[in-house]
Amino acid sequence: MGAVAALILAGLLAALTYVLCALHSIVWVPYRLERRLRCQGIRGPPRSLLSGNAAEYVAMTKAAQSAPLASFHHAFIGRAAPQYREWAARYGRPFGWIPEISAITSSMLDEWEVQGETRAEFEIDVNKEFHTLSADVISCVAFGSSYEEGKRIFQLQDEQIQLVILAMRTFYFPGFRYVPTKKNRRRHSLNKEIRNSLRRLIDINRNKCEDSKNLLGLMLSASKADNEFKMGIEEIIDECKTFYFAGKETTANLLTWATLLLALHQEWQHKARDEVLQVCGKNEHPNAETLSSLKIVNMVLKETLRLYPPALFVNRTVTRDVKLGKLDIPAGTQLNLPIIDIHHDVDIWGANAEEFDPSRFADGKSYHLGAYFPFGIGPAICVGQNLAMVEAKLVLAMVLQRFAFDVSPSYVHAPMMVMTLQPQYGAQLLIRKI
Ligand code: HEM
Repeated sequence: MGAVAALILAGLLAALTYVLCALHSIVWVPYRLERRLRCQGIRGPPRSLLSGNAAEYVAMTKAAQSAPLASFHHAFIGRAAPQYREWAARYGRPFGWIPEISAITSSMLDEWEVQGETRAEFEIDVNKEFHTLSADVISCVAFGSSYEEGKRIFQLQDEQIQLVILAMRTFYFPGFRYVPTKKNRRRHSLNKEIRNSLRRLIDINRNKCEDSKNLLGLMLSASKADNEFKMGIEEIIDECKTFYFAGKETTANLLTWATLLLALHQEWQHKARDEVLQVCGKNEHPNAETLSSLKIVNMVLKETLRLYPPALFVNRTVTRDVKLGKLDIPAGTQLNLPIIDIHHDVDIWGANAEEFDPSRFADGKSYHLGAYFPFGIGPAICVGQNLAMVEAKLVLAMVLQRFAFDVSPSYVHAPMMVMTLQPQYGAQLLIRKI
Protein backbone atom coordinates (compact mmCIF):
# COMPACT_ATOMS: atom_id res chain seq x y z
CA MET A 1 0.00 0.00 0.00
CA GLY A 2 2.83 2.31 1.06
CA ALA A 3 4.56 1.74 -2.28
CA VAL A 4 1.33 2.42 -4.23
CA ALA A 5 0.72 5.65 -2.28
CA ALA A 6 4.32 6.74 -2.97
CA LEU A 7 3.84 5.98 -6.65
CA ILE A 8 0.59 7.97 -6.77
CA LEU A 9 2.23 10.84 -4.92
CA ALA A 10 5.17 10.80 -7.34
CA GLY A 11 2.71 10.75 -10.25
CA LEU A 12 0.78 13.69 -8.80
CA LEU A 13 3.99 15.62 -8.22
CA ALA A 14 5.11 14.94 -11.78
CA ALA A 15 1.69 16.04 -13.09
CA LEU A 16 1.78 19.18 -10.93
CA THR A 17 5.30 20.01 -12.14
CA TYR A 18 4.16 19.51 -15.72
CA VAL A 19 1.12 21.80 -15.22
CA LEU A 20 3.29 24.45 -13.55
CA CYS A 21 5.89 24.30 -16.35
CA ALA A 22 3.13 24.48 -18.96
CA LEU A 23 1.51 27.45 -17.20
CA HIS A 24 4.90 29.11 -16.98
CA SER A 25 5.63 28.81 -20.68
CA ILE A 26 2.07 29.29 -21.98
CA VAL A 27 0.84 32.00 -19.63
CA TRP A 28 3.64 33.65 -17.70
CA VAL A 29 6.40 33.93 -20.36
CA PRO A 30 4.17 35.47 -23.11
CA TYR A 31 2.57 37.78 -20.52
CA ARG A 32 5.97 38.99 -19.24
CA LEU A 33 7.37 39.50 -22.76
CA GLU A 34 4.23 41.29 -23.95
CA ARG A 35 4.32 43.63 -20.95
CA ARG A 36 7.95 44.55 -21.53
CA LEU A 37 7.39 45.18 -25.23
CA ARG A 38 4.22 47.20 -24.61
CA CYS A 39 6.23 49.37 -22.22
CA GLN A 40 8.36 50.31 -25.20
CA GLY A 41 5.36 51.29 -27.29
CA ILE A 42 5.40 48.05 -29.34
CA ARG A 43 1.87 46.88 -30.10
CA GLY A 44 0.60 43.74 -31.77
CA PRO A 45 -2.54 41.72 -32.44
CA PRO A 46 -4.51 40.44 -29.43
CA ARG A 47 -3.59 36.81 -28.66
CA SER A 48 -5.58 33.93 -27.25
CA LEU A 49 -4.31 32.20 -24.12
CA LEU A 50 -3.36 28.87 -25.63
CA SER A 51 -2.73 29.45 -29.32
CA GLY A 52 -1.39 33.02 -29.34
CA ASN A 53 -1.89 34.55 -32.81
CA ALA A 54 -1.84 31.25 -34.65
CA ALA A 55 -5.54 31.31 -35.68
CA GLU A 56 -5.33 34.77 -37.25
CA TYR A 57 -2.00 33.92 -38.89
CA VAL A 58 -3.37 30.72 -40.45
CA ALA A 59 -6.54 32.45 -41.73
CA MET A 60 -4.54 35.34 -43.17
CA THR A 61 -2.06 33.06 -44.94
CA LYS A 62 -4.83 30.82 -46.28
CA ALA A 63 -6.66 33.83 -47.77
CA ALA A 64 -3.46 35.33 -49.24
CA GLN A 65 -2.37 32.02 -50.82
CA SER A 66 -5.76 31.03 -52.19
CA ALA A 67 -4.79 32.22 -55.69
CA PRO A 68 -1.49 32.76 -57.54
CA LEU A 69 -0.25 36.29 -58.33
CA ALA A 70 -1.72 37.91 -61.44
CA SER A 71 1.66 38.39 -63.10
CA PHE A 72 5.36 37.58 -62.65
CA HIS A 73 6.45 40.40 -60.32
CA HIS A 74 8.50 40.54 -57.14
CA ALA A 75 6.17 42.35 -54.72
CA PHE A 76 5.02 39.04 -53.27
CA ILE A 77 5.44 39.59 -49.50
CA GLY A 78 1.68 40.11 -49.14
CA ARG A 79 1.23 36.53 -50.44
CA ALA A 80 4.16 34.63 -48.92
CA ALA A 81 4.17 36.32 -45.48
CA PRO A 82 1.04 38.51 -45.29
CA GLN A 83 1.31 39.01 -41.51
CA TYR A 84 4.25 41.45 -41.87
CA ARG A 85 2.34 43.94 -44.01
CA GLU A 86 -1.04 43.41 -42.34
CA TRP A 87 0.14 43.76 -38.74
CA ALA A 88 2.58 46.58 -39.53
CA ALA A 89 -0.33 48.52 -41.11
CA ARG A 90 -2.56 47.90 -38.07
CA TYR A 91 -0.08 48.33 -35.23
CA GLY A 92 2.81 50.23 -36.81
CA ARG A 93 6.37 49.10 -37.20
CA PRO A 94 8.08 48.58 -33.88
CA PHE A 95 11.05 50.86 -34.40
CA GLY A 96 11.25 54.56 -35.13
CA TRP A 97 8.94 57.45 -34.40
CA ILE A 98 7.23 57.70 -37.79
CA PRO A 99 3.63 57.14 -36.53
CA GLU A 100 4.05 59.77 -33.80
CA ILE A 101 5.58 62.34 -36.18
CA SER A 102 2.89 61.77 -38.79
CA ALA A 103 0.14 62.18 -36.15
CA ILE A 104 1.65 65.50 -35.00
CA THR A 105 2.00 66.68 -38.62
CA SER A 106 -1.54 65.61 -39.45
CA SER A 107 -3.00 67.70 -36.67
CA MET A 108 -0.99 70.76 -37.82
CA LEU A 109 -2.26 70.29 -41.39
CA ASP A 110 -5.86 69.80 -40.17
CA GLU A 111 -5.60 73.23 -38.57
CA TRP A 112 -4.33 74.70 -41.84
CA GLU A 113 -7.35 73.19 -43.53
CA VAL A 114 -9.69 74.83 -41.02
CA GLN A 115 -8.06 78.18 -41.80
CA GLY A 116 -8.64 77.56 -45.49
CA GLU A 117 -12.30 76.57 -45.15
CA THR A 118 -13.66 79.98 -46.05
CA ARG A 119 -10.90 81.12 -48.41
CA ALA A 120 -9.40 79.54 -51.53
CA GLU A 121 -6.00 80.89 -50.57
CA PHE A 122 -4.64 81.98 -47.21
CA GLU A 123 -1.37 83.14 -45.68
CA ILE A 124 0.65 81.15 -43.16
CA ASP A 125 3.99 81.87 -41.51
CA VAL A 126 5.46 78.40 -41.92
CA ASN A 127 8.46 79.32 -39.78
CA LYS A 128 6.21 79.60 -36.71
CA GLU A 129 4.29 76.45 -37.64
CA PHE A 130 7.42 74.33 -38.09
CA HIS A 131 8.94 75.56 -34.83
CA THR A 132 5.83 74.44 -32.91
CA LEU A 133 5.83 71.13 -34.79
CA SER A 134 9.49 70.32 -34.19
CA ALA A 135 9.14 71.22 -30.48
CA ASP A 136 6.25 68.74 -30.28
CA VAL A 137 8.29 66.06 -32.06
CA ILE A 138 11.29 66.49 -29.76
CA SER A 139 9.04 66.44 -26.67
CA CYS A 140 7.49 63.21 -27.89
CA VAL A 141 10.83 61.61 -28.78
CA ALA A 142 12.43 62.69 -25.51
CA PHE A 143 9.60 62.07 -23.07
CA GLY A 144 7.09 59.68 -24.69
CA SER A 145 3.99 59.54 -22.54
CA SER A 146 5.22 62.39 -20.29
CA TYR A 147 5.08 64.56 -23.39
CA GLU A 148 2.87 67.34 -21.94
CA GLU A 149 5.09 67.94 -18.89
CA GLY A 150 8.12 67.76 -21.20
CA LYS A 151 6.60 70.39 -23.46
CA ARG A 152 6.21 72.81 -20.56
CA ILE A 153 9.87 72.38 -19.62
CA PHE A 154 10.88 73.06 -23.19
CA GLN A 155 8.76 76.23 -23.24
CA LEU A 156 10.81 77.47 -20.29
CA GLN A 157 13.94 76.52 -22.20
CA ASP A 158 12.70 78.58 -25.17
CA GLU A 159 12.53 81.62 -22.91
CA GLN A 160 16.03 80.84 -21.67
CA ILE A 161 17.34 80.65 -25.25
CA GLN A 162 15.79 84.07 -26.03
CA LEU A 163 17.63 85.54 -23.02
CA VAL A 164 20.91 83.95 -24.17
CA ILE A 165 20.42 85.47 -27.63
CA LEU A 166 19.91 88.90 -26.02
CA ALA A 167 23.07 88.42 -23.95
CA MET A 168 25.06 87.43 -27.06
CA ARG A 169 24.11 90.68 -28.74
CA THR A 170 25.57 92.87 -25.97
CA PHE A 171 29.14 93.40 -24.82
CA TYR A 172 29.97 91.09 -21.93
CA PHE A 173 31.90 92.34 -18.87
CA PRO A 174 33.50 89.38 -17.05
CA GLY A 175 31.45 88.57 -13.95
CA PHE A 176 28.39 90.58 -15.09
CA ARG A 177 26.17 87.50 -15.01
CA TYR A 178 26.41 87.52 -11.20
CA VAL A 179 25.01 91.07 -10.96
CA PRO A 180 21.33 90.66 -9.89
CA THR A 181 19.74 92.57 -12.80
CA LYS A 182 16.15 91.70 -13.75
CA LYS A 183 17.27 89.58 -16.74
CA ASN A 184 20.03 87.82 -14.78
CA ARG A 185 17.57 86.94 -12.00
CA ARG A 186 15.12 85.56 -14.60
CA ARG A 187 17.95 83.54 -16.23
CA HIS A 188 18.86 82.10 -12.85
CA SER A 189 15.27 81.25 -11.84
CA LEU A 190 14.53 79.70 -15.27
CA ASN A 191 17.59 77.49 -14.95
CA LYS A 192 16.52 76.39 -11.47
CA GLU A 193 12.93 75.76 -12.53
CA ILE A 194 13.93 73.74 -15.61
CA ARG A 195 16.35 71.55 -13.65
CA ASN A 196 13.84 70.99 -10.83
CA SER A 197 11.04 70.10 -13.27
CA LEU A 198 13.30 67.67 -15.12
CA ARG A 199 14.37 66.12 -11.81
CA ARG A 200 10.67 65.64 -10.89
CA LEU A 201 9.91 64.10 -14.27
CA ILE A 202 12.85 61.72 -13.93
CA ASP A 203 11.63 60.66 -10.47
CA ILE A 204 8.12 59.96 -11.82
CA ASN A 205 9.51 57.97 -14.77
CA ARG A 206 12.21 56.15 -12.86
CA ASN A 207 9.96 53.31 -11.75
CA LYS A 208 7.83 53.13 -14.90
CA CYS A 209 9.29 51.58 -18.01
CA GLU A 210 12.95 52.43 -17.75
CA ASP A 211 13.77 50.73 -20.99
CA SER A 212 11.00 52.31 -23.05
CA LYS A 213 12.01 53.70 -26.41
CA ASN A 214 11.82 57.41 -25.58
CA LEU A 215 15.07 59.18 -24.86
CA LEU A 216 14.42 59.71 -21.16
CA GLY A 217 13.64 55.99 -20.76
CA LEU A 218 16.86 55.03 -22.54
CA MET A 219 18.91 57.36 -20.38
CA LEU A 220 17.23 56.12 -17.21
CA SER A 221 18.23 52.58 -18.19
CA ALA A 222 21.77 53.84 -18.64
CA SER A 223 21.61 55.44 -15.18
CA LYS A 224 21.25 51.95 -13.74
CA ALA A 225 24.04 50.40 -15.77
CA ASP A 226 27.05 49.18 -13.92
CA ASN A 227 29.63 50.05 -16.53
CA GLU A 228 31.41 53.01 -18.13
CA PHE A 229 28.10 54.21 -19.70
CA LYS A 230 26.42 54.76 -16.33
CA MET A 231 24.76 58.19 -16.32
CA GLY A 232 24.10 60.43 -13.33
CA ILE A 233 20.84 62.36 -12.94
CA GLU A 234 22.50 65.77 -13.50
CA GLU A 235 24.04 64.37 -16.69
CA ILE A 236 20.61 63.17 -17.89
CA ILE A 237 19.19 66.64 -17.24
CA ASP A 238 21.98 68.21 -19.32
CA GLU A 239 21.38 65.73 -22.14
CA CYS A 240 17.62 66.46 -22.21
CA LYS A 241 18.39 70.17 -22.54
CA THR A 242 21.00 69.56 -25.27
CA PHE A 243 18.69 67.42 -27.34
CA TYR A 244 15.96 70.00 -27.31
CA PHE A 245 18.32 72.82 -28.15
CA ALA A 246 20.21 70.86 -30.84
CA GLY A 247 17.15 69.29 -32.45
CA LYS A 248 14.32 71.79 -32.40
CA GLU A 249 15.62 74.94 -34.14
CA THR A 250 17.70 73.09 -36.71
CA THR A 251 14.95 70.83 -38.04
CA ALA A 252 12.35 73.63 -37.99
CA ASN A 253 14.67 75.82 -40.03
CA LEU A 254 15.43 73.07 -42.54
CA LEU A 255 11.67 72.66 -43.11
CA THR A 256 11.12 76.41 -43.34
CA TRP A 257 13.82 76.98 -45.98
CA ALA A 258 12.82 73.85 -47.92
CA THR A 259 9.19 75.00 -48.25
CA LEU A 260 10.25 78.54 -49.11
CA LEU A 261 12.58 77.21 -51.82
CA LEU A 262 9.83 74.99 -53.23
CA ALA A 263 7.46 77.96 -53.20
CA LEU A 264 10.00 79.96 -55.20
CA HIS A 265 10.85 77.09 -57.57
CA GLN A 266 7.45 75.82 -58.64
CA GLU A 267 8.95 73.32 -61.10
CA TRP A 268 10.61 71.46 -58.20
CA GLN A 269 7.44 71.72 -56.12
CA HIS A 270 5.54 69.96 -58.93
CA LYS A 271 8.23 67.30 -59.36
CA ALA A 272 8.34 66.61 -55.61
CA ARG A 273 4.51 66.46 -55.32
CA ASP A 274 4.23 64.15 -58.35
CA GLU A 275 6.72 61.81 -56.69
CA VAL A 276 4.89 61.86 -53.33
CA LEU A 277 1.50 61.18 -54.97
CA GLN A 278 2.96 58.39 -57.08
CA VAL A 279 4.73 56.70 -54.15
CA CYS A 280 2.29 57.31 -51.29
CA GLY A 281 -0.99 58.21 -53.02
CA LYS A 282 -3.20 61.12 -51.96
CA ASN A 283 -4.39 59.92 -48.58
CA GLU A 284 -1.85 57.40 -47.24
CA HIS A 285 0.61 58.71 -44.66
CA PRO A 286 4.18 57.96 -45.73
CA ASN A 287 5.78 55.06 -43.86
CA ALA A 288 9.37 53.84 -43.48
CA GLU A 289 9.31 52.09 -46.84
CA THR A 290 7.64 54.79 -48.91
CA LEU A 291 9.84 57.45 -47.30
CA SER A 292 12.96 55.70 -48.55
CA SER A 293 11.54 55.80 -52.10
CA LEU A 294 11.14 59.61 -52.06
CA LYS A 295 14.31 60.41 -54.03
CA ILE A 296 13.30 63.89 -55.24
CA VAL A 297 12.13 65.02 -51.79
CA ASN A 298 15.49 63.81 -50.45
CA MET A 299 17.37 65.76 -53.15
CA VAL A 300 15.36 68.90 -52.32
CA LEU A 301 16.22 68.58 -48.62
CA LYS A 302 19.91 67.98 -49.32
CA GLU A 303 20.11 71.01 -51.61
CA THR A 304 18.29 73.09 -48.96
CA LEU A 305 20.88 71.96 -46.38
CA ARG A 306 23.61 73.03 -48.79
CA LEU A 307 22.26 76.52 -49.55
CA TYR A 308 20.70 77.23 -46.13
CA PRO A 309 22.53 75.06 -43.58
CA PRO A 310 20.81 75.52 -40.18
CA ALA A 311 24.21 75.33 -38.44
CA LEU A 312 26.48 77.83 -40.23
CA PHE A 313 29.73 76.50 -38.79
CA VAL A 314 31.27 74.03 -36.35
CA ASN A 315 34.16 74.77 -34.01
CA ARG A 316 37.06 72.60 -32.96
CA THR A 317 39.73 73.27 -30.33
CA VAL A 318 43.17 71.98 -31.30
CA THR A 319 44.33 69.86 -28.35
CA ARG A 320 47.93 69.25 -29.51
CA ASP A 321 50.25 70.84 -32.07
CA VAL A 322 49.30 69.53 -35.52
CA LYS A 323 50.29 70.04 -39.13
CA LEU A 324 47.38 70.88 -41.43
CA GLY A 325 48.66 70.89 -45.02
CA LYS A 326 51.55 73.38 -44.91
CA LEU A 327 50.34 75.07 -41.72
CA ASP A 328 51.55 74.37 -38.20
CA ILE A 329 48.56 74.78 -35.87
CA PRO A 330 49.52 75.18 -32.20
CA ALA A 331 47.53 73.50 -29.41
CA GLY A 332 44.86 75.79 -27.99
CA THR A 333 43.91 77.29 -31.41
CA GLN A 334 40.16 77.58 -32.02
CA LEU A 335 39.31 76.40 -35.53
CA ASN A 336 36.11 77.55 -37.18
CA LEU A 337 34.89 75.33 -40.04
CA PRO A 338 32.59 77.57 -42.10
CA ILE A 339 29.94 75.15 -43.37
CA ILE A 340 28.01 77.90 -45.16
CA ASP A 341 31.05 79.32 -46.95
CA ILE A 342 32.18 75.91 -48.18
CA HIS A 343 28.62 75.04 -49.28
CA HIS A 344 28.50 78.20 -51.45
CA ASP A 345 32.03 77.91 -52.87
CA VAL A 346 32.04 78.20 -56.69
CA ASP A 347 35.33 76.28 -56.89
CA ILE A 348 33.58 73.30 -55.35
CA TRP A 349 29.99 73.58 -56.60
CA GLY A 350 30.54 75.31 -59.95
CA ALA A 351 29.39 78.64 -61.38
CA ASN A 352 25.80 78.01 -60.27
CA ALA A 353 26.83 77.44 -56.62
CA GLU A 354 24.40 80.15 -55.43
CA GLU A 355 21.46 78.61 -57.29
CA PHE A 356 18.89 76.08 -56.08
CA ASP A 357 19.51 72.92 -58.07
CA PRO A 358 18.52 69.69 -56.30
CA SER A 359 19.75 67.63 -59.27
CA ARG A 360 23.27 68.03 -57.81
CA PHE A 361 22.23 65.31 -55.39
CA ALA A 362 20.72 62.93 -57.95
CA ASP A 363 21.63 59.27 -57.52
CA GLY A 364 25.12 58.48 -58.70
CA LYS A 365 26.50 62.03 -58.35
CA SER A 366 29.24 62.35 -55.76
CA TYR A 367 30.98 65.15 -53.87
CA HIS A 368 33.98 65.40 -51.57
CA LEU A 369 33.29 64.55 -47.90
CA GLY A 370 34.73 67.91 -46.81
CA ALA A 371 32.64 69.85 -49.35
CA TYR A 372 29.26 69.13 -47.77
CA PHE A 373 28.74 68.62 -44.04
CA PRO A 374 25.48 70.18 -42.80
CA PHE A 375 25.50 67.77 -39.84
CA GLY A 376 29.16 68.34 -38.97
CA ILE A 377 31.95 65.88 -39.50
CA GLY A 378 34.06 63.31 -37.67
CA PRO A 379 33.40 61.68 -34.30
CA ALA A 380 31.28 64.63 -33.05
CA ILE A 381 28.89 64.43 -36.03
CA CYS A 382 25.22 65.15 -35.23
CA VAL A 383 23.58 62.19 -33.48
CA GLY A 384 20.13 63.38 -34.56
CA GLN A 385 20.73 63.48 -38.31
CA ASN A 386 18.65 60.42 -39.13
CA LEU A 387 15.75 61.62 -37.01
CA ALA A 388 16.01 65.08 -38.60
CA MET A 389 15.97 63.72 -42.16
CA VAL A 390 13.09 61.31 -41.49
CA GLU A 391 11.09 64.08 -39.82
CA ALA A 392 11.81 66.60 -42.61
CA LYS A 393 10.96 64.11 -45.37
CA LEU A 394 7.76 63.01 -43.67
CA VAL A 395 6.52 66.53 -42.97
CA LEU A 396 7.40 67.88 -46.42
CA ALA A 397 5.74 64.90 -48.11
CA MET A 398 2.55 65.35 -46.06
CA VAL A 399 2.44 69.09 -46.81
CA LEU A 400 2.87 68.38 -50.55
CA GLN A 401 0.08 65.78 -50.46
CA ARG A 402 -2.46 68.27 -49.15
CA PHE A 403 -1.37 71.80 -50.15
CA ALA A 404 0.14 73.86 -52.97
CA PHE A 405 2.02 77.03 -52.02
CA ASP A 406 3.60 80.23 -53.34
CA VAL A 407 5.78 82.88 -51.71
CA SER A 408 3.48 85.55 -50.22
CA PRO A 409 3.97 89.21 -51.29
CA SER A 410 4.43 89.99 -47.58
CA TYR A 411 7.57 87.79 -47.35
CA VAL A 412 10.82 89.75 -47.02
CA HIS A 413 13.99 87.81 -47.75
CA ALA A 414 16.27 88.41 -44.76
CA PRO A 415 18.25 85.31 -43.71
CA MET A 416 20.07 85.91 -40.43
CA MET A 417 21.91 83.89 -37.84
CA VAL A 418 20.26 83.64 -34.44
CA MET A 419 22.08 80.55 -33.17
CA THR A 420 20.84 78.92 -36.40
CA LEU A 421 20.05 80.33 -39.85
CA GLN A 422 16.55 81.87 -39.64
CA PRO A 423 14.32 84.10 -41.78
CA GLN A 424 14.39 87.34 -39.78
CA TYR A 425 10.79 88.39 -40.47
CA GLY A 426 9.24 84.92 -40.78
CA ALA A 427 8.37 82.81 -43.84
CA GLN A 428 4.95 83.83 -45.16
CA LEU A 429 3.47 81.56 -47.82
CA LEU A 430 0.17 81.62 -49.70
CA ILE A 431 -1.39 78.21 -49.30
CA ARG A 432 -4.10 76.43 -51.32
CA LYS A 433 -5.73 73.11 -50.52
CA ILE A 434 -5.45 70.58 -53.35
C1 HEM B 1 18.43 69.61 -39.83
C2 HEM B 1 18.62 69.29 -38.60
C3 HEM B 1 19.96 69.28 -37.89
C4 HEM B 1 21.15 69.84 -38.27
C5 HEM B 1 21.46 70.64 -39.53
C6 HEM B 1 22.10 69.53 -37.21
C7 HEM B 1 23.42 69.92 -37.23
C8 HEM B 1 24.33 69.61 -36.24
C9 HEM B 1 25.72 69.98 -36.27
C10 HEM B 1 26.41 70.77 -37.38
C11 HEM B 1 26.28 69.50 -35.14
C12 HEM B 1 27.76 69.64 -34.73
C13 HEM B 1 28.52 68.43 -35.23
C14 HEM B 1 30.01 68.61 -35.19
O1 HEM B 1 30.51 69.31 -34.31
O2 HEM B 1 30.69 68.04 -36.07
C15 HEM B 1 25.25 68.81 -34.38
C16 HEM B 1 25.44 68.19 -33.15
C17 HEM B 1 24.42 67.61 -32.43
N1 HEM B 1 23.13 67.43 -32.82
FE1 HEM B 1 22.31 68.00 -34.55
N2 HEM B 1 21.47 68.81 -36.24
C18 HEM B 1 20.16 68.63 -36.61
C19 HEM B 1 19.17 67.93 -35.92
C20 HEM B 1 19.35 67.34 -34.71
C21 HEM B 1 18.32 66.62 -33.98
C22 HEM B 1 16.89 66.38 -34.48
C23 HEM B 1 18.87 66.22 -32.80
C24 HEM B 1 18.29 65.46 -31.65
C25 HEM B 1 17.14 65.00 -31.53
C26 HEM B 1 20.24 66.67 -32.79
C27 HEM B 1 21.12 66.44 -31.75
C28 HEM B 1 22.44 66.82 -31.79
C29 HEM B 1 23.34 66.59 -30.67
C30 HEM B 1 22.98 65.94 -29.33
C31 HEM B 1 24.59 67.08 -31.07
C32 HEM B 1 25.86 67.05 -30.27
C33 HEM B 1 25.88 68.26 -29.40
C34 HEM B 1 27.11 68.30 -28.56
O3 HEM B 1 27.87 67.33 -28.53
O4 HEM B 1 27.31 69.34 -27.96
N3 HEM B 1 20.49 67.34 -33.96
N4 HEM B 1 24.07 68.88 -35.08
